[in-house]
Amino acid sequence: MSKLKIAVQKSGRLHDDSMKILKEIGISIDNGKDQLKASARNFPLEVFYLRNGDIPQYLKDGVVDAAIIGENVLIEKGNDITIVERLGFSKCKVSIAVPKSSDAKRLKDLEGKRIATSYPNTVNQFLKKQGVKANLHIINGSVEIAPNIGLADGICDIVSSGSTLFKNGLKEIEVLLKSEAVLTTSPKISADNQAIINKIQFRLKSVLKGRQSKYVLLNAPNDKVKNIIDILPGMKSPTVLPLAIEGWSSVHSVINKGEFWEIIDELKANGAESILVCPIENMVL
Ligand SMILES: Nc1ncnc2c1ncn2[C@@H]1O[C@H](COP(=O)(O)OP(=O)(O)OP(=O)(O)O)[C@@H](O)[C@H]1O
Ligand SMILES: O=P(O)(O)OC[C@H]1O[C@H](OP(=O)(O)OP(=O)(O)O)[C@H](O)[C@@H]1O
Ligand SMILES: [Mg+2]
Repeated sequence: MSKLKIAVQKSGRLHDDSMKILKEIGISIDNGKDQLKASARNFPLEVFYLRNGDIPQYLKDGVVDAAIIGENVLIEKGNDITIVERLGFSKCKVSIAVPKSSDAKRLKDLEGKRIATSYPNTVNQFLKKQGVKANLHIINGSVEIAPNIGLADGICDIVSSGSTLFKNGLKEIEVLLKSEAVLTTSPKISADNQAIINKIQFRLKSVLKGRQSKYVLLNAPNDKVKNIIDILPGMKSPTVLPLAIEGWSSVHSVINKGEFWEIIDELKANGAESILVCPIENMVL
């Protein structure tokens, strides 16, 4: 039977959340952080622990069939690789930043200047698009220090909270792209392994949808139920069940996590009592 080879970052920002999401879709992998390879116990899957930056090449060569990888690295190194699913973690930006004292306000203002980065293809693509010529200094780490040591006039690197920029006296002037962890496949994936990826994708969708939603249960007097149903969207329509006490009902529904507090306030204002809100593990639509 065919086994899907999936690459996961060996250690770093993506590792823990990648392993967590595989676990949440019901795949048990013996902990293999110090190994290069581990097999799933209950799914036709082999995990290869690799460096994030090396994964696009392994995908291109068909050494692995799939990977969980930072989208920014894919943009930098893996143009013809398909994104199967965006996974919603390791969200960050790839941005241009300059010293706080600099007059530069956008990428165009770095014409003829030096930009330090670990993402030369990404920067070159944007320079070309905007018709700007700049000199790139490719460095592999601690990019934010480059302007302070006189190596560059600006940088292009990952920004998340912005605290690394702040600590180094830099300001963001242009966001080149937004990134998150993604599930990708090799252009050389076989039909059998594509069928395994389809199974994984189906499970991921249900976990990701569940993460975005909450299950709400509440009690309300029967004469308020109509108003409450109008507030609650539900998957098809809310469930209404009679309570043991005369004249009262229990209403159950699924709501979007983002709208959660507004909806709770509205429910209370419309007579809902004893509101319970529970997380949803999976949602199969
Ligand atoms: N500060 C951050 N906040 C959120 N996501 C980040 C942050 N830094 C990096 N990432 C995302 O996580 C990915 C992995 O980053 P990490 O720093 O762990 O490894 P790396 O230096 O790209 O990799 P490797 O050594 O594995 O080749 C990045 O490609 C990016 O998508
Ligand atoms: O905006 P912030 O929240 O400060 O995050 C941005 C920083 O995070 C990443 O570095 P990381 O901590 O992964 O270290 P690394 O350079 O060793 O990869 C990235 O290279 C930035 O330096
Ligand atoms: Mg890093």
